[in-house]
Amino acid sequence: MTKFEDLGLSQATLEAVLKMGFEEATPIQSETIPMGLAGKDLIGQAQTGTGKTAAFGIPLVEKIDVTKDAIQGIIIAPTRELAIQVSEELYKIGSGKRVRVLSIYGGQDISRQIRSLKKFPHIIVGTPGRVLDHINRKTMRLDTVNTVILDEADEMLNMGFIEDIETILASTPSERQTLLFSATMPAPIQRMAEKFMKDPQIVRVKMKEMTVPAIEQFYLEVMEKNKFDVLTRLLDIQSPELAIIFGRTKRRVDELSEALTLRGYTAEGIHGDLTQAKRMQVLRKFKEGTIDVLVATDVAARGLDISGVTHVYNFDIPQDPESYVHRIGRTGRAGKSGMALTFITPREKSYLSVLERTTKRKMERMTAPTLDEALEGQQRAVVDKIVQTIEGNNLQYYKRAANELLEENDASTVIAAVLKMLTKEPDTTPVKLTEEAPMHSKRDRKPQDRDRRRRDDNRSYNSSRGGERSGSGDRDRKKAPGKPRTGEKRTSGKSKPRSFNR
Ligand SMILES: Nc1ncnc2c1ncn2[C@@H]1O[C@H](COP(=O)(O)OP(=O)(O)OP(=O)(O)O)[C@@H](O)[C@H]1O
Ligand SMILES: [Mg+2]
Repeated sequence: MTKFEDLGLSQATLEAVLKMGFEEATPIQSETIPMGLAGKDLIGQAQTGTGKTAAFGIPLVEKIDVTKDAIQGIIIAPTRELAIQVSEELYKIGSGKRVRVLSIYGGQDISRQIRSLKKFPHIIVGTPGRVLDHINRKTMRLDTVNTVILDEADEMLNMGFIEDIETILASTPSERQTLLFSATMPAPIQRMAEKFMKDPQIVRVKMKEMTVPAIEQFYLEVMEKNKFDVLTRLLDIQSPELAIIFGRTKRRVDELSEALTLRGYTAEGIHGDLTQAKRMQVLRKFKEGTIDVLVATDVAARGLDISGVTHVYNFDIPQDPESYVHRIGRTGRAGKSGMALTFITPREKSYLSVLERTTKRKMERMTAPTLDEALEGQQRAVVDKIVQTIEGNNLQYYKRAANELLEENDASTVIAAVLKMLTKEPDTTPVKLTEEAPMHSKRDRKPQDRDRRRRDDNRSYNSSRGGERSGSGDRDRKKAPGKPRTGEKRTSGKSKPRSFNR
């Protein structure tokens, strides 16, 4: 293990990094930081949640000359939320040196961005569309840039983004340093990437599997029409602290989050058709734990670092293995454990081996829980809560009523009644969920189809693997009958130690 002290950092940056709570460098950091500092071009591939942001962020910050009022580094990321997150991390790393970091992304007032650009940021973190916009408007010049970083590089060099990236790169000096990072790097994309780079070093942290071992991976065979009931039972049994549920399309995400809310879960959806303000609000609520289920398209698949995500559910199978790796990588980060579960309909079964071949990891089969098991899971969560309340030892106001109840009933009857009242019993509130067609393998899809679906970037960045076929026309559709039942809010089991019941 390498200590940050041994990486030759400036005192200011070293202190900033230690202040972030980082003690030892992760493997990708200890390998790439020295190369980055030496000015080498490099492609860094390491598993999700292993600290790639600081792996490129630290050398970038170190290279900034804060006495110069000029943009010296630019980081491009595929989604707005990721651009914001990366800029926040860069700000922290650069706080010792007082590096100025600015994020620019679609959906944010452009004139405000123009004003901020006039304050001489040193580092820009942006989404491709908006960066290009500023280049075209001549409100941002990149001719003083000496470092370009593509986070989620394989995604950035994919069809939906490649033209924008080429244009952005062309507006930076050719003697720049170029750094590419991702957890996935398919060979054809890597070959293409090398064209933009000078003698790139390829750093792949030695790993047998593409996914981190800390993520337990399961699949569950389920008919399309049974997915929702199985999902709610799983949520009841597993009581995730925070869960992300990935759906294929925007309509799917809207319907799923509405259906979950109707059944008493605190869930909200995020996808590219929402306003930026709404996207940020939903994400904030999820981070705070105001909602504990985030339903998302692939817009949330890459890079997002939200601590406390214990479960990822692929309600719809991801459209390619890379997306699988990134989606499940929202859990099991920075040494924590996590669990990922993928629903597979009978006609999608052959896809399983494609996933397993890519990740070099077997997924374990899980069977759908029965209603009884779900009820038992809910009851267990209530029991845990009662035990915690007992431990809290703050019950004096309730003792008198308790004793009165016990005078007329035996203790187990009283407790059973309390359990029944607190336990969420099977809910059959009707919900509306339009069936999705099974996923076709990549080979079946027409290339022009993929291209069209991907080419929408942050202007309204939809799911990367596109899909989001339903489009925005669905937003006005009628709500399913019934009202959210606030009284039935699910017991979350939040403060109990993390355990992964299957
Ligand atoms: N050396 C370190 N010690 C402790 N924590 C770290 C260290 N480096 C990074 N982290 C933390 O680990 C988490 C994951 O880091 P990061 O988001 O950079 O991962 P990543 O490799 O970019 O993942 P992804 O592939 O999903 O984008 C963050 O919360 C980050 O602050
Ligand atoms: Mg990352």
